[in-house]
Amino acid sequence: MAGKSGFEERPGLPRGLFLQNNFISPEHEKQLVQIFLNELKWPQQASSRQSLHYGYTFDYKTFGVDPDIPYKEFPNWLKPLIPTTETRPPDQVCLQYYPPGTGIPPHVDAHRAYDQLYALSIGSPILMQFRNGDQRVDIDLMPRGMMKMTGDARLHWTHGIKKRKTDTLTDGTVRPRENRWSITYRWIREGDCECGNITLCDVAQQRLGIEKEKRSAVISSVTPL
Ligand SMILES: O=C(O)CCC(=O)C(=O)O
Ligand SMILES: [Fe+2]
Repeated sequence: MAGKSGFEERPGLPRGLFLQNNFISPEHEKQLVQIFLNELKWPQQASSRQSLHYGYTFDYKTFGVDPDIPYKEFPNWLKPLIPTTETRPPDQVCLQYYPPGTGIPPHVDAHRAYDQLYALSIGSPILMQFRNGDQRVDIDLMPRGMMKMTGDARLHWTHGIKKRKTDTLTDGTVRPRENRWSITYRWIREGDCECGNITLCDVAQQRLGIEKEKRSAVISSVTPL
């Protein structure tokens, strides 16, 4: 059974970033990688980032649940990986595959749609960059670790992974990337986001009358269906 609690807030910026190391064991990780490589049908080209969705499907037009796509039960391999630290299971889970050289553009997951966000890393370690204005913080996401984004880290900093084949660590080590998978867990927000961040919050932008296409919660461009 995956770890229940044990999240520790990472010191420094951004605030609100919690990490739990060893959410799963190395043996469990090996089994998952075998399933991802041999048993799942991936929709896109093997050289690009690929996504598979479970639970409710996100509708990129309404920023809500797509009423036309039925709820997809969590497969058996996913059930033991569901976090139990929230009051209910997540509404949407997305498995993504990052072949070496791929990444995800800097973005904030839409505020209107989702509340807290978790992400489990599997396979290669990778640097994720958080940004806020001209501040940049690289977080080394270790395999088998669960990350929980809350507060500032969730709402007011973007996060992204640069497209490249190596990561250069703070001590100068150049680390080649290998296959990485992540599982992101999202809970649909009850009520509106009231953070008021007009740069990053789609709710605040809508209230100001900014057209949908010009709002900056860019999940639609980073998680293609
Ligand atoms: O790959 C990850 O760890 C996070 C992916 C992500 O930011 C997203 O799917 O919104
Ligand atoms: Fe994200």
